[in-house]
Amino acid sequence: MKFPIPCTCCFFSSPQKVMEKGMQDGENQESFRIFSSKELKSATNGFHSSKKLGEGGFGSVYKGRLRDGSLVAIKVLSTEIESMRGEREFIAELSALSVIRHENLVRLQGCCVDGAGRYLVYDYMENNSLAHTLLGGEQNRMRFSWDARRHISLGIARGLAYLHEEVEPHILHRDIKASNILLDENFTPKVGDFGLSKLLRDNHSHISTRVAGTIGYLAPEYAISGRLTRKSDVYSFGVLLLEIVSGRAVVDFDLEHGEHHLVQKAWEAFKAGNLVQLVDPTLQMNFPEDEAIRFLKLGLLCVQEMAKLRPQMSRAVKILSGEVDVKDSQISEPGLVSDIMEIKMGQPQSCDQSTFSKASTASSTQNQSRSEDFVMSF
Ligand SMILES: Nc1ncnc2c1ncn2[C@@H]1O[C@H](COP(=O)(O)OP(=O)(O)OP(=O)(O)O)[C@@H](O)[C@H]1O
Repeated sequence: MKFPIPCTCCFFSSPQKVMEKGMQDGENQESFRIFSSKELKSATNGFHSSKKLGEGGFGSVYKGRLRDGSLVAIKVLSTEIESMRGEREFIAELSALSVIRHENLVRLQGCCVDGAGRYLVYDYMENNSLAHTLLGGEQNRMRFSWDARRHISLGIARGLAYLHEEVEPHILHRDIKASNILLDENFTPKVGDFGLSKLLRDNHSHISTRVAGTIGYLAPEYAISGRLTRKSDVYSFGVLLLEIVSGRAVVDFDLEHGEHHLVQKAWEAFKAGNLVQLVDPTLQMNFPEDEAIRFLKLGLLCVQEMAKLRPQMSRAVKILSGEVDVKDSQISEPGLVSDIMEIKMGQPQSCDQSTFSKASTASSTQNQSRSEDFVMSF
């Protein structure tokens, strides 16, 4: 594996400002392309099944080769998405999203509108997603060294810190999970699907059945009240970090009873003063113990029940890079929503709070959450 030194990113002052500027001097039109459906069809052999990379909640993804020879991933949005924008609005919003560029974000190259059809064109990522290569089945799994895990964790944290703290107005991802972390040819992580949840789900309830499918990543205050803050993304990042260090999925029913839930397991190991037992055994002790424990403590810091106690992403970057340490006394009990198997769309208030592991403290979390930054900007 080859790891480039993560370079500094192109920081733009604000999507709107950049867009306005781009509109004036033609820059943005150059970087954001409107593709013809003919070009996308020819890039994918008519969206042939052999070109299909996978399927997600928004539709299917195909691998394509453009006329200039470059590879792209084309997301064919499901026509069932109710909140789909009209053509002009769709293009305008995606064009604004496309100026948000960072070494650790998947680049949106452009889009295509063809009648009711909507397509998104992204840079192609050679090494699929973390869900596939780190947590996937035997035939897809790759061996990740400690250096690779450090590189990936830091990259994801930097990408999120950029969305949360550098882009103005800031952007919440809303759906951080292993399948949304793609890996390029150098195993540099790229956060995918940012901005999409808001763009395509505005008219939906705050919790769709799709999000409920990845319940292990959901911050409790989001699951209960639907109130989103940057700290809900921080919670999901904490879960992801625990997965990266341990090499196991947040919920794994193949494991023995009592071992299913990674966050619970990490909390118990922390209380027993034995966090190191959580590190992926496939590393065969080839990792710096202090650093691995610091990463796991950061994971726990991020999944704390009290959202305001979770660190900002820029602080998470500092902890990961060793600039700042984590004291045991800073870590309080995690919030767990792993027992919820179903949250019904459009009925957030009626969901049975007794199903939450921390139900007794749920309302205090909600109240506390109200003082947080509920802003969604995209
Ligand atoms: N830019 C890309 N390069 C290479 N493969 C990609 C790219 N984007 C997506 N994929 C592949 O397509 C699959 C489906 O992606 P998609 O983003 O639609 O869904 P998901 O992230 O798996 O699920 P969800 O929609 O619930 O977030 C991914 O798991 C990945 O294997």
